[in-house]
Amino acid sequence: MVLAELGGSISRAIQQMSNATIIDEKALNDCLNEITRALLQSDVQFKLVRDMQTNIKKIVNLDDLAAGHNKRKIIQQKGKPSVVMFVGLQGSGKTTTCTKYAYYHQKKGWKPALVCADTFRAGAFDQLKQNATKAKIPFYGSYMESDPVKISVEGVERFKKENCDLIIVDTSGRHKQEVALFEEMRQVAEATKPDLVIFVMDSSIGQAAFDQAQAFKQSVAVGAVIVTKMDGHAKGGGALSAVAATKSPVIFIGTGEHMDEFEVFDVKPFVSRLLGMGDWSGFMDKIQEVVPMDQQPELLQKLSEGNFTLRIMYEQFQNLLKMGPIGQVFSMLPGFSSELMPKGREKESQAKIKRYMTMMDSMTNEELDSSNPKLMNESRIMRIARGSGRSVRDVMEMLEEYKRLAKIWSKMKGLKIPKKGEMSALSRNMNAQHMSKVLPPQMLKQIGGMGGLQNLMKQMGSAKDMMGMFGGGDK
Ligand SMILES: Nc1nc2c(ncn2[C@@H]2O[C@H](COP(=O)(O)OP(=O)(O)OP(=O)(O)O)[C@@H](O)[C@H]2O)c(=O)[nH]1
Repeated sequence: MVLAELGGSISRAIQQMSNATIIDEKALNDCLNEITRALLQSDVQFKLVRDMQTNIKKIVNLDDLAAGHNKRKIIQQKGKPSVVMFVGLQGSGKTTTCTKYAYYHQKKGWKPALVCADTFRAGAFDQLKQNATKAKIPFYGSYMESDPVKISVEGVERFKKENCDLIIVDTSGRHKQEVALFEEMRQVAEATKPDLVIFVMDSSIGQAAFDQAQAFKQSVAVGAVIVTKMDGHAKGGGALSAVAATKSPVIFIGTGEHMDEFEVFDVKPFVSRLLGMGDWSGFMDKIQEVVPMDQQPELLQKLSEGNFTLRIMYEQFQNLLKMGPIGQVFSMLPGFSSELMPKGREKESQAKIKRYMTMMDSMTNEELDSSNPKLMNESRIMRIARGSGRSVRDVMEMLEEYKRLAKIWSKMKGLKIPKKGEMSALSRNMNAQHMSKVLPPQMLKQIGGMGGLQNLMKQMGSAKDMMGMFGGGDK
């Protein structure tokens, strides 16, 4: 089969599936079988074809996708220009995010363009223009025209003609109550027929996220979420609500005002942040490497009882110092990384740990094995300082560090001890279990309780796979 024929066969197979009303296992299999046949006829190695089939099935896990998710989108072929419409509340960071999204894809080889259909906020066009110019991305908008539908249609048409393959439409910001603006958004969607609608939300909106996201979803077919301002203090728990309300994955997060402060969403650090911990799942996998085999069950047992004693801290310091380039290992242990050991200052941190250990050497067994902070009274602190030749301030600092770590590690309480090979499943369950404790009850209820949360986590975990053409995928 010559190349052109092969291309035709593949396109036909995809087209056939795209025409199917429901994309289910059968539709996907039919399509894959068709492609397989064409590839084999073109003398493509059997193993290669088989691997491709397996990989595609792995990526397109139909069962794992949320009910309302548009499966077609993931399977869609690349090549035709895609229109992506951004919606979100005023000030959510929508305009900034549009440019970041365009810039990100431009670097991946796409040819993006920006259309400013925000005629509501004075200055919106100027802002977009400025950002777009900086990133050398073509833009379209008007100071005179007040009809956002007209502008968006003109913009999309123009960029289609100019062969742009990712046309991004920025719409006016709005509040839930503003019926007129919602109507406007619906009209813009109707006129531009976007392939994807992205809901942009500020990470700090918290519990209000569910209602807001739902209101947007009810007006337009939101297919993905981007959470902004993750560089701030907010933990971003509202993202869970937005995912639940829109049944769409979070695809990116905004981490600053600059163009490149934009990251593909990754569930692990997100969950860790939500819980105020280090990378738990990484930690669960790494604990086997960091902690000597014979100490592992005991350590996990103690942590599951919620007793993070000074002795545990001492033993972990000991393990870590034995490990060689400790920076890497350190970053895996919750709470041990950035604060105790800033990047690039490993030597100083190592010295600090040794100092802490010297002070702990002057402690009694009772002190080391207690998890009662009140035990450390003034006379004990003075004795430890004298015994180790350090100042009272040093001892206090070490105890503060212990308290900080104890607080973080106390979240391990109730942890089920993993059997061999259960690490990642455990970390997933543990995440859901612990998350259910830190989330406000109202939010948990909206998400669908513990079961809903577990599903969400699974869904969020596979968000990377689901991004396809509109996410982080290379072109
Ligand atoms: N720190 C931080 N600031 C951000 C981020 N994303 C956007 N911003 C800032 O948030 C503010 C609002 O962003 P805009 O992009 O103007 O918001 P908008 O949603 O388009 O506003 P409207 O057009 O009024 O709807 C700006 O000052 C941005 O620089 C982010 O990820 N981190």
